[in-house]
Amino acid sequence: MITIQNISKRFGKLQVLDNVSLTLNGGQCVALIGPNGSGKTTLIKSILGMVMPQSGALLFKGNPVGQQWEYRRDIGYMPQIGRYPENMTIGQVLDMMKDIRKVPEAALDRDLFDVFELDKMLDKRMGTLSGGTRQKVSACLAFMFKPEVLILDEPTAGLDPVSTELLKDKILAEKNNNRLIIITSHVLSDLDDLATEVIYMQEGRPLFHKPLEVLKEETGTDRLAKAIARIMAKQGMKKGVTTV
Ligand SMILES: Nc1ncnc2c1ncn2[C@@H]1O[C@H](COP(=O)(O)OP(=O)(O)OP(=O)(O)O)[C@@H](O)[C@H]1O
Repeated sequence: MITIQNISKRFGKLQVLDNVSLTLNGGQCVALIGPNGSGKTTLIKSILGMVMPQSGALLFKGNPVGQQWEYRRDIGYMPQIGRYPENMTIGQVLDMMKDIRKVPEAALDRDLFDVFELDKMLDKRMGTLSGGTRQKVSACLAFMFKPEVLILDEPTAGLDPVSTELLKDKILAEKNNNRLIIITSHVLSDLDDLATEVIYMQEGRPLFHKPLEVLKEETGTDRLAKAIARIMAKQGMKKGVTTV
């Protein structure tokens, strides 16, 4: 569904994405992981057209996107930190988005709106919301228009454990609906139940892109965190670095 071909991005002298090529398909839940500053958010923003790479191409359903932005209607994005007009209420933000997208009420996905009980908070102003409630609004908006692709940047950050499980259930349901889901998270245990594929970014490149099952088999463990720790330890040994 999404093909990234040789994308490179520099900010000044800093090479943030270095000739990245990836293919991502419907029905996959892709865990995009890696250390701070390895280029995960920049990669996501390149897919969304929010960052313009210096070179490379992005194909959506086989078509190069070029300067055409229509494809973005098919992507739901949950940013790391959702920014909204602080004086607007939750209800006004949701209505504004519905107006812009012009999707009839009956065609909307209300699952997260219902399970997060946002109807009880419609009059609350965005500027007064807790971090977790802001995340719930962002999650609700990302799924509301039934996009074919969902890009979720640290979706569980700030969510309480019950809300985290509710969101994970929704992510799994949409994966089973043949959507493509891309998730970044530093909470690797959250990804264990969700991911079908793992992309590990390091210094602007995918160090590997593999099905989670293959990764677990190769490393002889059933937890993503342990698998990553084993790979990093091996890498450290190759470079002569001591790991603790
Ligand atoms: N607009 C920008 N201008 C200059 N540098 C930037 C910009 N956006 C990102 N960077 C730099 O690019 C590098 C990669 O950042 P990015 O946010 O993609 O990393 P990340 O892997 O998502 O990190 P994290 O895990 O901390 O969210 C960082 O060194 C960051 O400071």
